[in-house]
Amino acid sequence: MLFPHAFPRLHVITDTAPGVDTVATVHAALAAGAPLIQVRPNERDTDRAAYDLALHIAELCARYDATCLVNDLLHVALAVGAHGAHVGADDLPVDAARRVLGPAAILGGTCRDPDAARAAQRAGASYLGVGPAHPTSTKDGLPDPLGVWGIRSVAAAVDIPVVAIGGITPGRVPALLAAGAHGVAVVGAISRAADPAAATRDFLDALPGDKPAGAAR
Ligand SMILES: Cc1ncc(COP(=O)(O)OP(=O)(O)O)c(N)n1
Ligand SMILES: Cc1nc(C(=O)O)sc1CCOP(=O)(O)O
Ligand SMILES: [Mg+2]
Repeated sequence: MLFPHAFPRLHVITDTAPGVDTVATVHAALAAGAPLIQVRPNERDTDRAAYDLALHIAELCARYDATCLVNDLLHVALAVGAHGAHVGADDLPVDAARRVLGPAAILGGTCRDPDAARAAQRAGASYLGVGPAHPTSTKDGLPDPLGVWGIRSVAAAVDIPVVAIGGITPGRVPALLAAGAHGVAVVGAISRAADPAAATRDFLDALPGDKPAGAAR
């Protein structure tokens, strides 16, 4: 599928934590103008459960003219007609993922240092997810936060967009953009906000160019 927009700066990642209404949160973020949703199924989900979630969210994204990516599960990304996928160290390598998805798909790769970033760019990544920028409790087992300096060192090493992830809040966005990040990926600051739509708008206000994609079709 062809990439429909200029590359989005706000990546809203689904949250399957207990107590979160995953689809309702995504819907609120889309209605508030989120330009991209990354479906990140729970690692314990069956393929069928991951497919059902991704299909539902891909359909919502289509209604809002938003980009839909699927984390890790390339077969699910293809099966639901997503625009692309995101892979990291425990997933298929970027070059293999590119062969699976084809040349037109959006493909993100997680990188934490400049050498890995250059390698992912050479291997066919469309963008890089770089983190954790700041401390986060959303994902276990991460290395120490890179900080703004770490984001800057990766962004300086590549030509493709760098999307900072990990502990991102609207107040942290300006320093990350100044460090060369193209955008940010967010879980908790939107999904666990009292008002996910208002939180989405706060991020969009902090990011240049990511204007609301428009009302639902
Ligand atoms: C935009 C973005 N950046 C990084 C990640 C993390 O991917 P990965 O390292 O494969 O970890 P999991 O998300 O699969 O647990 C991401 N998903 N998105
Ligand atoms: C899924 C994920 N990957 C990360 C990485 O650094 O690779 S940080 C992260 C979780 C981000 O969640 P929050 O916005 O709630 O901090
Ligand atoms: Mg992964």
